[in-house]
Amino acid sequence: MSLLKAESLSKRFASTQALQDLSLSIEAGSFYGLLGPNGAGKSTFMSIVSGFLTQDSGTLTLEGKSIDPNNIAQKKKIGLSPQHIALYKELSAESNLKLFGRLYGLSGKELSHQIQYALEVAQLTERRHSAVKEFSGGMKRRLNIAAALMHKPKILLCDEPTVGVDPQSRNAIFETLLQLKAEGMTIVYSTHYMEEAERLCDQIAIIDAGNILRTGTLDTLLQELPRTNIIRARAHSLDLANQAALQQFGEVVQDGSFLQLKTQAGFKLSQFFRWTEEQGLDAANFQIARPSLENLFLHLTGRELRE
Ligand SMILES: Nc1ncnc2c1ncn2[C@@H]1O[C@H](COP(=O)(O)OP(=O)(O)OP(=O)(O)O)[C@@H](O)[C@H]1O
Repeated sequence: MSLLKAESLSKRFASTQALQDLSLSIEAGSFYGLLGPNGAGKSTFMSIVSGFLTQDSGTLTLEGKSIDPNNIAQKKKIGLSPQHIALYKELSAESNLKLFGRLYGLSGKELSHQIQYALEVAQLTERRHSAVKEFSGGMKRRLNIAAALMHKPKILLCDEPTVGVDPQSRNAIFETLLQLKAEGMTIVYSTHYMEEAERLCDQIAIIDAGNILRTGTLDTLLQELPRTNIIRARAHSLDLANQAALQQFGEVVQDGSFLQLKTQAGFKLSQFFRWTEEQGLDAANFQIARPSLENLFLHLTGRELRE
């Protein structure tokens, strides 16, 4: 069942068209990735869903009902962990969570219970009394996510939660989000890191210039790539004759200290490795690039995901 649905959503800021006829449908229980470069419109989309911005045109529904920023019961079903940390630095982790809980009308036992739950999710129970200003970037990020969970939303919007976070904290964030998904929460995750979309998301929407270019699972998206292989080798690992001979397999271009071979139709890896063996070349010198969402973005737009 579609939990959140956008149809032809558009939003303009002065001269910038942030969203242009954006349509997507997010199933309940999915981990939905919004993958796109800076400025693609990811935050604008999340701000509209959470009622901080209003679209110029288009419709947005949650559980089949039009999203209305004045509908409090509906608002409670949506949690936003914004890209910029939205916490009070001088206050402790616990006081921050209390504040967010109260904003959503929680009190008494329910509030205490949710604070405990959110601290556990953020893995910050031990540090509940420390001021946020003493926290590392990763700890702040985890608390920023936990604050969005205080009112037990059905859908969590996570806007680039790993920007400026060390690898260990990044893994802690991934584990937390995967655990929330296992508990049945629907997660919308925006990122410009294709590795994150590939690792976490069961559905991925590729977004660029305010529009969705493609949606699908990782496998279905990658099937769109032309069936060429990219083989790379350090130029100095091949003598000039062999560098020239590479061209029998496809187009060869220099990429820094590497030669990059883009194989032609009918190419067979077995034939290629037979040739390397005949020439006495070490097969370990050749890297075969696996197709990735980065390649797909380049294929669709002619641009790199991170420029
Ligand atoms: N309040 C605003 N006023 C003017 N322009 C804005 C505003 N908010 C966003 N924009 C512009 O709208 C476009 C989409 O921005 P948005 O923040 O939604 O992108 P994003 O995909 O989240 O990227 P980023 O990771 O850089 O935030 C960008 O060109 C941005 O500069």
